[in-house]
Amino acid sequence: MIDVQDLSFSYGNRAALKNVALRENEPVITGLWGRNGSGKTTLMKVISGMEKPNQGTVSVNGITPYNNSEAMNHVTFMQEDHPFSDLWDVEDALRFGAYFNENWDQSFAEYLLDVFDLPRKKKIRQFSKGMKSMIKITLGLASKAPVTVMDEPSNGLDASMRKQFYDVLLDTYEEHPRLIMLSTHHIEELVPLCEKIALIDQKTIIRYEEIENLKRYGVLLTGSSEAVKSVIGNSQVIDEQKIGKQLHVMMDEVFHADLEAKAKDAGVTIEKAPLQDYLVNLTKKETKKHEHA
Ligand SMILES: Nc1ncnc2c1ncn2[C@@H]1O[C@H](COP(=O)(O)OP(=O)(O)OP(=O)(O)O)[C@@H](O)[C@H]1O
Repeated sequence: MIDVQDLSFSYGNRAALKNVALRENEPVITGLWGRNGSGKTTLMKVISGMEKPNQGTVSVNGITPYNNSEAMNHVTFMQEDHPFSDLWDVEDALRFGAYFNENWDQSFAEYLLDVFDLPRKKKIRQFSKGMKSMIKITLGLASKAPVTVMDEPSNGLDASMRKQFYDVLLDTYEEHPRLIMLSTHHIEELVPLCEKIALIDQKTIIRYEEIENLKRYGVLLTGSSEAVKSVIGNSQVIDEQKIGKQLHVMMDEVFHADLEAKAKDAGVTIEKAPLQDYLVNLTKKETKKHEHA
């Protein structure tokens, strides 16, 4: 479905993506997660053919998407600041969706308008931020494109509308499995929706795997410096704080019984780190990641 290899992209002489590799051949809802400015939007633009890679290849259903009108039938991209015409109302946007997507599902689009309670005759430029997200979700999901890419789709949605979005997303995916990639800043949003996460950091994808697997990682240790270091061994430390004589670290390791026993023997407190803290530490700016010999 998507195959990105050795992709680099620059805005002028400023690199935004470097040596990105990402491959997915199965229908899945996948989350793209990374810090502000890490390259999420840029990667989505390149995958959907809006930008041309400086290096490497992008293939969507076997098609190179850049400057390729055929790609529209394979990939739909709903941008964060989607360029709706000032003149358009909701019905115009739906006509546009129907025109450009061969899998367009008009009755599903109408259903989503009702779910989101969107006024059909109001100009989209007069919509609130949340309403703009709802029309983008409607267009993205009703396109039924084999690859649907959504940049921060829940931006501006209140808690109840977010729940509506999650429900319709999961329902349509179950009925019509396809590759849906969405970016978000909220881990708590990724966990119930996405089977996989692509983590982007320092302009490249550093991990692409099942959320259930990522959840096994991240181990917190607290104790005397010496004892904690004895437990760490050769593992990678992704966060470290000294509080008085106590050392508090997060290791990039799977939490498992052997490690628990080792910590107990050394008099070190051991806990599983929450996924959010683990991901934040993996993608920290001034990195404290280093090896303990
Ligand atoms: N049109 C542009 N011209 C020049 N530089 C850009 C442009 N768009 C993005 N960039 C730069 O490219 C890098 C990646 O930006 P991008 O928008 O892809 O990140 P992001 O992960 O989507 O960020 P955020 O989470 O804040 O939305 C940033 O350094 C940004 O300043």
